[in-house]
Amino acid sequence: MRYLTAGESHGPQLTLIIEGLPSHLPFSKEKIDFQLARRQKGYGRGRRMQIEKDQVQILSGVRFGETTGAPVTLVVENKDWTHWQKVMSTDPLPEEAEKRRISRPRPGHADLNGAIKYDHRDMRDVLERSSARETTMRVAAGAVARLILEECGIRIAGHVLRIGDVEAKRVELSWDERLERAERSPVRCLDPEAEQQMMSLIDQAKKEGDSLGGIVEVIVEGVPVGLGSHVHWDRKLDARIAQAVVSINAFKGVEFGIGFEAASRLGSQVHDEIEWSTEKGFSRRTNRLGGFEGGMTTGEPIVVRGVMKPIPTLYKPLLSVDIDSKEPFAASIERSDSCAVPAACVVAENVVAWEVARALLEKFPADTLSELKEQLARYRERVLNF
Ligand SMILES: Cc1cc2nc3c(=O)[nH]c(=O)nc-3n(C[C@H](O)[C@H](O)[C@H](O)COP(=O)(O)O)c2cc1C
Ligand SMILES: C=C(O[C@@H]1CC(C(=O)O)=C[C@@H](OP(=O)(O)O)[C@H]1O)C(=O)O
Repeated sequence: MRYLTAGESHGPQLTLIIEGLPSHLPFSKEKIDFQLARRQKGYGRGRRMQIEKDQVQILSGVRFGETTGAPVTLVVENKDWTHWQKVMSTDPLPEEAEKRRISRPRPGHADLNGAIKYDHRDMRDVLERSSARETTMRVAAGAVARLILEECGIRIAGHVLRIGDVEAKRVELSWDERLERAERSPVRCLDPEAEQQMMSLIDQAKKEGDSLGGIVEVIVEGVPVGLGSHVHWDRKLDARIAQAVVSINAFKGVEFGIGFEAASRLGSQVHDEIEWSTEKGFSRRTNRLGGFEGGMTTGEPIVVRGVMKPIPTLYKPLLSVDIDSKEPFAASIERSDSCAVPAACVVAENVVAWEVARALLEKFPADTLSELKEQLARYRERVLNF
């Protein structure tokens, strides 16, 4: 399974082509739109999210509510495009574009590196594609992957652990309570006390023209043992998930289970002891390693966290240099979010969903959904009797 996305932030639309989906997968536009709507929410986002109402149009690969096995094309309209048609024109250099040229790169964004690399004097040619608007289509791809996972009894949840210096307390909740509470929280946080503090912190940062980052956690339950492989570096599923998470705009790091804390603990306090019972087969007494050993799933839940740096665009801009005059200037200000950690949490859930579904289809190659489910059921049986 693979996909490509295309589209500029203020262009007419975003496009996604997915190839390699099994046929006869019940295809729900509602479920994809639901994930897109989740990504648009979150305390701390800017005005753009009030303009957009992300919904997919299905252009290929689906007929009468099911995949056919052909590539699936999905598009999402950028409603804001109507305000940007001249600036984003595909015609040769209209006057309007010159007036709106961006020549003062924002520290922390892709502006300067992209402009130098692709030789652009207008940094809009970089920011249009480096914008996290593109994560809309990665969420759409993940939402399609979730349709497969759901059929295979695999479920995913995410929540925000930290915004700035406010850390959520760990709370013991059932799966459904966790989903419900994260969904209800404006910052996708499970701890109500931290939630209030996070929101005040965002208000304060916004008032001061500053921005905030944070930490999100994604949990995947119901994965069979043995997705991914130890035999070659690019087949290790934890490594692929790490790439998927760090590829989300502004994500700077990733950890599994107890993560970086493993460095300061003794081995006896890190590795997960092995148990066996007739009902469960092999399992672990703990899940400190977050569901991975040797690049393969252990069958315990995958627990992965990602860290997001604060948003680079500041209404109180940092110092930059104008690329024309080479004089020092305040960086340019584009309309911006002040905190996008809750939205990024939804992106993280969905990029992880994609990688798990891809690994599932590598282990159980299938042209049809029933071929996939039959192989998985046989494998689960074999694992139980191992
Ligand atoms: C959901 C989401 C929304 C974002 N919104 C903004 C924004 O409004 N303004 C901004 O400057 N950066 C925003 N970012 C971060 C930039 O896209 C990101 O920092 C930039 O592409 C440079 O990439 P890097 O930070 O990974 O190096 C957002 C990121 C995500 C995931
Ligand atoms: C459009 C989205 O996020 C955008 C991501 C983004 C950036 O620089 O990454 C900058 C802002 O763009 P704009 O200036 O158009 O408001 C965000 O709104 C989105 O998430 O759908």
